[in-house]
Amino acid sequence: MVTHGAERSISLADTPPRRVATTDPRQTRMTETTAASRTETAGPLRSIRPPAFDSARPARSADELAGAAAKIAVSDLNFFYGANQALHDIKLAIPERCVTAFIGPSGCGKSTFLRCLNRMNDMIDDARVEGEILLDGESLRGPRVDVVELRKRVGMVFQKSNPFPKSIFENIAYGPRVAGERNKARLYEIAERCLQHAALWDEVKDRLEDSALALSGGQQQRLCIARALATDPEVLLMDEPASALDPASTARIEDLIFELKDKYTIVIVTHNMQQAARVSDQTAFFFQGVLVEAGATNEIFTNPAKKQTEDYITGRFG
Ligand SMILES: Nc1ncnc2c1ncn2[C@@H]1O[C@H](COP(=O)(O)OP(=O)(O)OP(=O)(O)O)[C@@H](O)[C@H]1O
Repeated sequence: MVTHGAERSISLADTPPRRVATTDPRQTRMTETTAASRTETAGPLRSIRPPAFDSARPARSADELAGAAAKIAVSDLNFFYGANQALHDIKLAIPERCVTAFIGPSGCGKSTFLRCLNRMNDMIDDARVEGEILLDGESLRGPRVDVVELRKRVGMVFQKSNPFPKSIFENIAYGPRVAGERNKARLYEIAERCLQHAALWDEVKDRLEDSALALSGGQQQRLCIARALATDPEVLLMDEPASALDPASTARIEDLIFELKDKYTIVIVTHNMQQAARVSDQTAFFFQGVLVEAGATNEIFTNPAKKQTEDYITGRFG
């Protein structure tokens, strides 16, 4: 699929601060880097309400993140909508089989960055991207990269559930069928496996031929996750997957994210900082198109390196 690897070595010595992954394609372990400048270093947080870390769903520690392979490595990424630059010099590694959350105020570029990771922005007229994004050490941006194949490897779930106006079964079978799977029994096996992974099987197993549109909002979103799993992705991008859901459905999606991370690398955009604290291992804070800080979620929420991060997570702006 990905046809040419980047040869050059990339240094992340300056940003983002704290413990982050290097994006050297020859170096697959996450390593610690330190901010060159901390003129606005934040002190210990006294006023912040403790985030709802969930002891039943422990996040990976900074050491575990440091030891994880970088599934995606981004360096020197700039993104433009026409003349407007939406992302500035982004450098970030996304550790394999971990959950990375993108947080930041509205319009800071979280979704734009997420969409760069499976080239969804290619469809936008007048958009331009510079820099490097490596998936397993190989460029996503090479001219010979098969974008359809890439999006199979890097699947996406959107804010608003968008099931096809077809049966529950057909929603799951669609992707594998496009990929050439014609055997009905095999398609049913895939549907069962994906619906089980998405924690929806028990609720729909007796009505696979019913319309997907008859499901509740929360069920539809889990169906969309099951559909994304049907093409056997390695990475799952989720753009505010629970923002339209009630608290019970949100909790189910969060449980699901926790379960899926054993098998998939997950990147989630969320406005909900408590949600980022509950589900993610690594958090990246964006502000005005700049990646201000990234690191282990426990550290970002209790002892951020940058004052801007502290101000945001303590609710002083955003
Ligand atoms: N299709 C587009 N065409 C032109 N400009 C766009 C487009 N999509 C986003 N932008 C602009 O790019 C900037 C970043 O937007 P983006 O949606 O990535 O931010 P965000 O942090 O995800 O915001 P939100 O949290 O509100 O979803 C904003 O200034 C936005 O207006």
